[in-house]
Amino acid sequence: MTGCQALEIDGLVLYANVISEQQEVALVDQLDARRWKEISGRRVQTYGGLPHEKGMVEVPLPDFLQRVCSVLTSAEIEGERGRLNIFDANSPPNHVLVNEYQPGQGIQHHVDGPCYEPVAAIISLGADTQMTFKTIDGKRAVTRVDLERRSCLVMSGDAYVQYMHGIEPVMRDCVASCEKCTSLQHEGETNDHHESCNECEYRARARRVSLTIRRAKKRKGFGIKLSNT
Ligand SMILES: O=C(O)CCC(=O)C(=O)O
Ligand SMILES: [Fe+2]
Repeated sequence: MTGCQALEIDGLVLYANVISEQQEVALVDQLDARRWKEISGRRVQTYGGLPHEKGMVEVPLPDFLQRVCSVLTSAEIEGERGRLNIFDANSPPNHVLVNEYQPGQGIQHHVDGPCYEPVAAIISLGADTQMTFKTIDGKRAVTRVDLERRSCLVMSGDAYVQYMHGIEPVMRDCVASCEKCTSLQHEGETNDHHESCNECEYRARARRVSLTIRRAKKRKGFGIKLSNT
């Protein structure tokens, strides 16, 4: 595992290499052996249940996803190694949304919303991509983050509630802006030059699979509420 990088927005942190190359291949193989659901513009798989504002009825995660989730969850036993502290052992993740993007596909800017506890961890598999963060009104791009394969991007705090995130549906990402584009960005222009400028340096998109790991709010039991009075 290598270091983590705090990004421009409060609560936005990128961890590099949270899994090995072998784990990456094995995970994609395991997912490809399962059923993908076509939705508009990409394919998905959903594990853990149906998130709902009133809470989710939990369906246990398959073992291979549970193992990934435990890497992100603080150790229950002192001395357990190789764990990140993104989720607390007392409230571990219970939901994994798997997204598959082919080159040219993306996800519209959105907030993850109130069905989940306000922490999302996104593990990238198979290829790098770029995620952009916009102000909540969707008008201004604030930052672009390079999501390298095998990295984990964590959004909490402001990054979860104050900004929208999304992936442009493009065939290549700008990885080094030319001077002109850089100055436009500094002036607050959006990053519309993704595919258009001949001076910038680009990286071609390839098939990417991502795991969005969260804790969906749990459905409260139907038990009798005990009063303190
Ligand atoms: O695939 C990604 O990196 C983003 C997914 C996402 O934003 C989501 O599942 O809510
Ligand atoms: Fe999201």
